[in-house]
This record gives sequence, C-alpha cells and structure tokens, in this order.
Amino acid sequence: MAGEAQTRELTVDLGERSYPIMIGTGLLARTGSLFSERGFPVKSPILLVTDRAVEDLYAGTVEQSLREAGYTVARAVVASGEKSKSLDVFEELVTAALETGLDRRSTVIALGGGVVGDLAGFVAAAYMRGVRFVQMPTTILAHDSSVGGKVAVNHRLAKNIIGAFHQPEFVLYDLDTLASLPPREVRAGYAEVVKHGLIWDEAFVKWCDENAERLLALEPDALGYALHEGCRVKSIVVSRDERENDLRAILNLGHTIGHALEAVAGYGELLHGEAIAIGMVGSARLAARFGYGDELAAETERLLRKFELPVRIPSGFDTDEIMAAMQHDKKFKEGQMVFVVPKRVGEVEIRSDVPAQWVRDIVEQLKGEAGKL
Ligand SMILES: O=C(O)C(=O)C[C@@H](O)[C@H](O)[C@H](O)COP(=O)(O)O
Repeated sequence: MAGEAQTRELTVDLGERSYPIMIGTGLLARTGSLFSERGFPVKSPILLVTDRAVEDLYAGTVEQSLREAGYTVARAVVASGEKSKSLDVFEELVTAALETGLDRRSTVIALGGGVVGDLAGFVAAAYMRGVRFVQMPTTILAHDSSVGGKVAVNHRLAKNIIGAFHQPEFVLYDLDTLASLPPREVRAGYAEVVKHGLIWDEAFVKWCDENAERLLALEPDALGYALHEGCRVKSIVVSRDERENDLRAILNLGHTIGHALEAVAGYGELLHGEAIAIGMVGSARLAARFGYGDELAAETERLLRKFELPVRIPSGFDTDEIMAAMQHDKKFKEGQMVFVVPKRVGEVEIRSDVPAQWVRDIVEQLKGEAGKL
C-alpha cells in the first residue's frame, strides 16, 4: 500500500461505555501514548494476543511503544486461522494470562484479524469475569468484528456459539497492516464492507461498485473511506441495539447460510467473507421468493463478482448437512430459521417465516450452478 491516508475517527455511542475507532496510518507506534492518555494503569501487565502471520510484522512495534510508555507487556501467539477459535486455545490463553500475572485492571490486546479479535475478546470477557480489551484489527474483514463487542469461540457443530458481549476500550485500525494481506484475504474482507452497504446505505453500495478496482488495489484513501463507512454503519446499528434484541440482527445478512457453510466445510476451509458472500446471494434469492424481484439477486451477485468473491456453493457440500448446521445457529429460534432478507439495495428485513423448502431449493441451486461459473 503506497502513501498515507488521513486519520479518521468515529465513536460507538454506548453512553458511559462509548469508545472511539481510529482509522489511519502509523497508528500502532502510538499505542503507548494512547494507553497513557486514556489512563490505562502502568502497574497492571498487558497481554498482547496475536497470530503467527502477524507476530513478526507488527507485534514488536506495539510492544516497543507500550514499553517506552512504561507498560509491561507479554505476548501470546496462536496459530493463524479459524481453527484457533476453540475452547482449547481459549484455555491456553487463560494460562498465559495467569502466568503473566494479569490482574483485574489489566488489558488484553487483540492484534490480528477476526479470529484473534473474537478469541482474545472472549478471554478478556471471561478472565477474572472481565478485564479491559483493545482491538487492533489487521485485516479488512475485521472492520466488522472489531466493532460491537461480540466475542466468541466456535464449537465443532456451530460457529461463535460460546461467547459474550464485551466491548473494547478502543479500536486502533492501522491501515499500514493491510499491506501484508494475502489477496484472498483482501477479497474476503470486502464481503463485509459490501454487506454494510447492502443493509443500510445505497449510496455506499454505489460507491463500492464504482471503486472496486481501487479497493482491490488497496489504495489508501479509498480503503480508509470504505472501512470508515463500514465501521460507521456498524456503529450506528450497535449503538441502537447493543445486545441484538432486534435491529442488530440485520448485521447477519448472509450469515444464516454462511455460518452453516463454514461449519460444514470445517472451519477455515472457506474464509468467513467468502461464506458470507455466498450467503448474501442466497438471501437475495429468498428476496425474490418474497416478491422483491429477481434484480436484487442479480445485482448482489454482480457486485460480489466485482470483488472476485465466490457466489456459488463449491462442490462437495451436502445439502442435508448445510440444513442441519443452520439449526444449530443462534439464528434458529422457536423452531424457525431466521434470515435477513434484502428488500432493496440499502434496506433489509428480518424474517422468521422462511419455508425450509425455499432454503433447501436455493442451496441446491447454488450448488447446482457451481459448475457453470
Ligand atoms: O456484530 C454483529 O452483530 C454481526 O452479526 C456481525 C457479523 O458480521 C459477525 O460475523 C458476527 O460475529 C456474527 O455474529 P453471530 O452472533 O451470528 O455469531
């Protein structure tokens, strides 16, 4: 990524628990001063959780900055990939926290993508019944997971099924870290960016459509703007419904089918963003069944293809297994699958009256058409 992007800041408005999201370049080196300014206690050790792909690149910068500001910091490194979101790895991190001497005023930092954020956040939520937490996302996809306080690990049968709501103290999004992302991760990250547009903001969807090439090339200003807009939509929704009593469920567009695909594939085979892209096409096809027209599915698909995302279920998936996995999801309530269904670009509705046969038909279609891409 060449050049610098302006620093953008926004707030997740949760009253006394409101927190800032800072998006810009050169931010990791400012970690220590940000901790000092915000009154993080110097005497309580910090645990920096990261993964093997990120460790060598950025952990040193964060640690040096913290040490220069007088903090004690220990590093815990997990394997890269969704398989680390497990109870076993969670326990290893709790052991690291104990061995480091984390106390109730300590902080857990998540430096990495969504896996590290969800996992480290769950440690922060559970350790001593909750310690401070700071999110430092290093992927595009994590613009979504780093905001809003959902933290969790997976179970073999269901994604994110063991978790909590635990908001970070702040989100520090250093765009420099995105330069090292493998192209597949870049593309997958844009699935959640596009999702934020599809659920809330038609103009932003248009902007994504017009700027897809710049985004795929990681042009700093385009990237900074896209992440700001994604985080802005997320913040508005979370501020209005922190605990997903109603509105927040719209953030799950594409996730009913997407989570099932991830669970059936074996976590990590299909990237989260890829699974969500396929799931969003499925939801748009449901919209047609509800009478919102066929164009939505075609439009959704065209846009996702522009970001080189998958829009069909790859071969080898079993429909019965996908249908069964959907029933283990948090979105399965009172015997019904809950779907977020688009009504038009920029507006969705939550439906719990989707006939299972419609879902099965669409899953079959998305599998059947895979060979015709
Ligand atoms: O933050 C939310 O709320 C979301 O639904 C955002 C999703 O994109 C994200 O993948 C989330 O972790 C899924 O939540 P879950 O409750 O369905 O596990």
